[in-house]
Amino acid sequence: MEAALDAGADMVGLMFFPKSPRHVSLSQACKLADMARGKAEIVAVTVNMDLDGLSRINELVAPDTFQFHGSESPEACAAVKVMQGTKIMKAVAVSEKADLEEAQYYAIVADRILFDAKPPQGSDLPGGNGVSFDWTLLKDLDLKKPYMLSGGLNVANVAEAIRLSGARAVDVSSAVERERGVKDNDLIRAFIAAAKNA
Ligand SMILES: O=C(O)c1ccccc1NCC(=O)[C@H](O)[C@H](O)COP(=O)(O)O
Repeated sequence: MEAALDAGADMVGLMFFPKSPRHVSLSQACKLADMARGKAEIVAVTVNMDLDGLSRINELVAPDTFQFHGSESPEACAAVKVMQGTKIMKAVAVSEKADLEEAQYYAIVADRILFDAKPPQGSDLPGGNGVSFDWTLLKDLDLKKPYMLSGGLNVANVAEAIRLSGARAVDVSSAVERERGVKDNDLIRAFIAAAKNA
């Protein structure tokens, strides 16, 4: 968290999906969120979590944004936005142009769309798989809401990904880890510098 904030991250993510190697407990999340509050947008990443779980995270961690990375419907996004008073970022999985249509529905209710690659076969994680999709699919996208690009980004490819997709914001997980689930300060700094200089 310190490395990301020092390097100028605009948003930081806290993972609440139990199967993820990046999963944090509520008490860890509270400490990390306190470090970030007022310095970066705090994003709570969840996958098909029920309302009780979301309310508990909201009460204790007070994220700015919930990132929904499962099959949450546009109606569910809208309901959580109103009930919890947070922003909503909806992840949309992409492998071909047709997948972008889904984003238009979510853009009506979500504050931001996160375009991510579809998980590889056999993965039990809907995100954080370190795989990319064809970035040119996003070129000329007309979406009425801000969006971010993610999926397999790293220090070596992020500038090209931004150039080819036209994305103005990017998200990373796997490529700033020294081993699965363990973030690396130097890789975080290098990635943020490369993205900001792109
Ligand atoms: O990262 C995870 O473990 C994860 C698990 C379940 C749902 C979402 C998850 N990550 C969400 C993210 O926003 C990642 O940063 C995004 O998928 C990019 O990951 P990567 O391709 O590893 O850079």
